[in-house]
Amino acid sequence: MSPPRLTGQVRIVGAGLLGASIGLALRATGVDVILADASPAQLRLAVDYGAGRAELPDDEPRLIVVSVPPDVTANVIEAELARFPTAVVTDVASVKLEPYLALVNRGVDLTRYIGSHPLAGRERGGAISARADLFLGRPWVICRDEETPPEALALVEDLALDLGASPIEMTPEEHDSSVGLVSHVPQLVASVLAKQLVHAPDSAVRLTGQGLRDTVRIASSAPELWVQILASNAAPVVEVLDAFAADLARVTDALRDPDAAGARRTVADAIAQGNSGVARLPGKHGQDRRFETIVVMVDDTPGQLGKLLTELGDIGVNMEDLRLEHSPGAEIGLAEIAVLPEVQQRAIDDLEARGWRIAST
Ligand SMILES: NC(=O)C1=CN([C@@H]2O[C@H](COP(=O)(O)OP(=O)(O)OC[C@H]3O[C@@H](n4cnc5c(N)ncnc54)[C@H](O)[C@@H]3O)[C@@H](O)[C@H]2O)C=CC1
Ligand SMILES: O=C(O)C(=O)Cc1ccc(O)cc1
Repeated sequence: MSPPRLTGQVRIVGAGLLGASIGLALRATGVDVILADASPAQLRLAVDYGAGRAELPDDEPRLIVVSVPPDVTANVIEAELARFPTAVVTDVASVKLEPYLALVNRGVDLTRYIGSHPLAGRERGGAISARADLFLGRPWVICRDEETPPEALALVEDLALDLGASPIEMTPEEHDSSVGLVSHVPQLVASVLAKQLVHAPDSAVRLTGQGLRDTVRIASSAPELWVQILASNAAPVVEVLDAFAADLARVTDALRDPDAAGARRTVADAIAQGNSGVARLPGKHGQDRRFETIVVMVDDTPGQLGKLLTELGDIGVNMEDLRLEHSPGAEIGLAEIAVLPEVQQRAIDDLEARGWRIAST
């Protein structure tokens, strides 16, 4: 690993999921992390988790990371710029234009402010869900403007790089229309699809396979945060939703009379165009580029999964992630194991030599 770029003090305001995750990752590189939160209980929890320490009167942070909900982001940025007149201030809010314009309209000097947004998160907020590895391999958008001093920009880039993320420069407008498509509309689509399950009979829900699970994972997200994100980025979200609704209406109409001329072509085109869209996602199968996967068949008998994990340890393979696919009543489960690309082939060879059946890679 390359040596950390950021040194000294970093102050994080908002010690929830994002703030505590950034704190945990920076603490691991030796940074003196100062945490602040409007909720004393959240602050205590984040400190207990090792994400940083509470503030002291003579703290002099070089960099301040505002990680509070979108609706209070502009207020907190303004207050931090005023309270620490030499620090660079960034924020991680999921929308970039609205807080920026609010600050511009108030006449705040934004020379030391650079908006940013790591494209990394989890369904549940709070310090309790924080993870130091949340940002590994993820894009981290940075919205500088012409007035941004290079050394201020460098501090925010160093933050992203030290956390294992990839900094990407964009304007706030470019950012908001991009995340409307890749983050905000997917959240709504997942939520609305999952809503169809609410009154579905148990007998139907019991048949759920991996497809539905993959499609609705983010439907567990918190309404409090998402209502703010969606309302703050309404125009770009509506543009994507209109296109989505029109496509959905076309397929729905075709299926009202599947034997009508052209109907099957319409359905086939929708599926084929989806193939083309998903092929554009970065990484294999649109998944994380950092890891390769090995799918191992696991007999549905007690202790088999434990045995597999122990044997992975015995052959010296570190498991980066684990996903289980198992349908009720099936005699076989599938353990999808993520490993570093350089150990994938050896892991397959050694597991096969020990009698494990590899379903796919
Ligand atoms: N949850 C996610 O997956 C992602 C969230 N974000 C952005 O990160 C920001 C924080 O989100 P989360 O960490 O998920 O939320 P969270 O709810 O886990 O944490 C927010 C924290 O801010 C504190 N807070 C609220 N108002 C405050 C104020 N005025 N001063 C000080 N502290 C205050 C809360 O007590 C809470 O501890 C949001 O702007 C969100 O859009 C960005 C990427 C992913
Ligand atoms: O869980 C996922 O895949 C996400 O996309 C999480 C997420 C939520 C909000 C953001 O602003 C950024 C990322």
